[in-house]
Amino acid sequence: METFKKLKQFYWPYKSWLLWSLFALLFVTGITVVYPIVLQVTIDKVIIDGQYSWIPYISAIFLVLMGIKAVATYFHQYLGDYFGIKAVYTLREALYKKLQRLSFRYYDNASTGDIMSKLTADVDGFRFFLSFGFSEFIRIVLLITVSLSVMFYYSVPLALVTMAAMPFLIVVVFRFDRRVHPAFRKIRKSYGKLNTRVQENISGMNTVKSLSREDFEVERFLNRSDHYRQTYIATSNIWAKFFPLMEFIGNVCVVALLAFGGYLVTTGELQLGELVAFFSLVWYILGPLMNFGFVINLFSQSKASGERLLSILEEDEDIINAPSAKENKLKGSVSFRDVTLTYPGEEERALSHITFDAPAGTTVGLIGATGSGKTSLTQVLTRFYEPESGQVYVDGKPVEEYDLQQLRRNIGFVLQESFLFSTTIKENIAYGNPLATESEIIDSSKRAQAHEFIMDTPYGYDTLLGERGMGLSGGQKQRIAIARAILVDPAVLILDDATSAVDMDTEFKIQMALKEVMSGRTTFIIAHRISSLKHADEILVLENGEIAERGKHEELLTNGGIYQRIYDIQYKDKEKIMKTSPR
Ligand SMILES: Nc1ncnc2c1ncn2[C@@H]1O[C@H](COP(=O)(O)OP(=O)(O)OP(=O)(O)O)[C@@H](O)[C@H]1O
Repeated sequence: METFKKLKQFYWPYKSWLLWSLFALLFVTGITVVYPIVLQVTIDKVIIDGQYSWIPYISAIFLVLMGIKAVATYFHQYLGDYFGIKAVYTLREALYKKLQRLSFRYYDNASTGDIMSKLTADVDGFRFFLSFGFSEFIRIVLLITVSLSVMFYYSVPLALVTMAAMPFLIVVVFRFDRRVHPAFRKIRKSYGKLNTRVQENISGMNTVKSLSREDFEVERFLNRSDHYRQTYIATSNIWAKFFPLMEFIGNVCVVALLAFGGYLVTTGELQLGELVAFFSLVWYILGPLMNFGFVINLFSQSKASGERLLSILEEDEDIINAPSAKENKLKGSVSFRDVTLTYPGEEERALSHITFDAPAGTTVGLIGATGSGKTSLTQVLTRFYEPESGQVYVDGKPVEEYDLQQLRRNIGFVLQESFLFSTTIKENIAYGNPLATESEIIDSSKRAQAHEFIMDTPYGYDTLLGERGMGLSGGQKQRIAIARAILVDPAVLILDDATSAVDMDTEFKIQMALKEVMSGRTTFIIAHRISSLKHADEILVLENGEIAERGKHEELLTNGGIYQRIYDIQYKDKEKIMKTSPR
């Protein structure tokens, strides 16, 4: 119940639809119980007592009731569905918004397939209970209560005999629920994992094909698929035993009814029509009781789904936004004071006591071995991760005091591989600045050296890109990303290995484009090649998360440290250098 209570804010505002649906249900159930009563009257009064003149009246009443029942069923069903779909619409929106707010710490451990199945299958599972399961539960309770009342009215002893089977049925239902709930949770989990497998396989299709691992991938998929199959079969096994058992108990009850009821008719304590009515009524109790298992099943499924949805909604937002007065444009001076970062769940520090100043408009070069902390340094600046100690300032103000969106809008990224969406080139360029005009988009593309090749594509700026920019070369994607950064016009620019994935000719074009975008901005160049950052105002050489050396290119070339060694490897006799050990 806790799960439903926590999710109440999403469905309770629409309760009036549910209440109207339940109101219609009252008519449906009431009229259903009239059937056996009509049967009893027809047998006892019309047939046995010979009151044939009643037939037209009984038929007319019956027809009217059926008409009302049809209309009531329509409203019950339609309004119930309306209630469910309205509720999960808000729920889906809240989940999606939360996913946009969650920090990288969450995504580091989450798998896309699992999130996808939460947003689709689990949301739908929850909706089904809201739309159908809950009112089915009410229908069952109503039907049992009304049927029992009619039974007690006809014959108290016979009603008591009928009820004798109920405790057994209830025990079976509850024992069943205890087993089936964990089983359904397993199914959902297994389904999420299956989704993850497919999603990762499709995203990594390049790697799979180039390493000829198709068979291995099929094998891995089959393992997951088999796990899903087995979990499903195990659950079906629990499920399949339920109905026969319930029906058996029900039939024992019917035999008792036949024996005792028949006896009461022969002694004259019960009329024949009443006994016949009892036979219908008893199935109005047994049928819903059996269905009770199905409703419990729905409830279990939706509870399991609800728990999974809550796991997103209740996820800690560790990066707290401080909505502040939005200053216009930032100038872009950056200062780090004694910044130390350890990623969640890691033991080693990614950054250790980093201190430096980058006045507005200057360029900082970051170089060092892989894993030395270059990217991490920029992650702290954008607040993708929070440092455990120390402070980062932009324009003299701690980064936590900025509105996150404002801070990040002022920091532009060009990554080694920038993500392109499967929309038009134009929309991709304007992604960070959707209000940009056509001429601004063209201007930024020209400055990014991208205009020419864009015009060569079939529909120019309106050409649709494939998923992740399929159909463009690495260098072309990169220049679109640069055009995107120019259009955002950030005060701080981060170029993370922006030219490492392209050939020399393209690198030259990209360097020209970058020069254009760097002017007047504080720029961080992360690079492995010295040629990319030798003009920086200050170069920070990182080693194991610490600044091992700092200075200008010329200064670092003569101090005999790491930078000089990298330079020598890249520009002098590589083999000779590699033979000597580093100092
Ligand atoms: N999201 C993360 N979660 C946990 N550890 C991380 C995460 N990102 C980076 N690390 C670890 O932090 C350290 C620094 O990584 P970082 O990406 O900053 O290095 P880098 O110098 O940019 O490397 P490269 O040149 O390969 O891009 C590495 O040991 C890395 O494994």
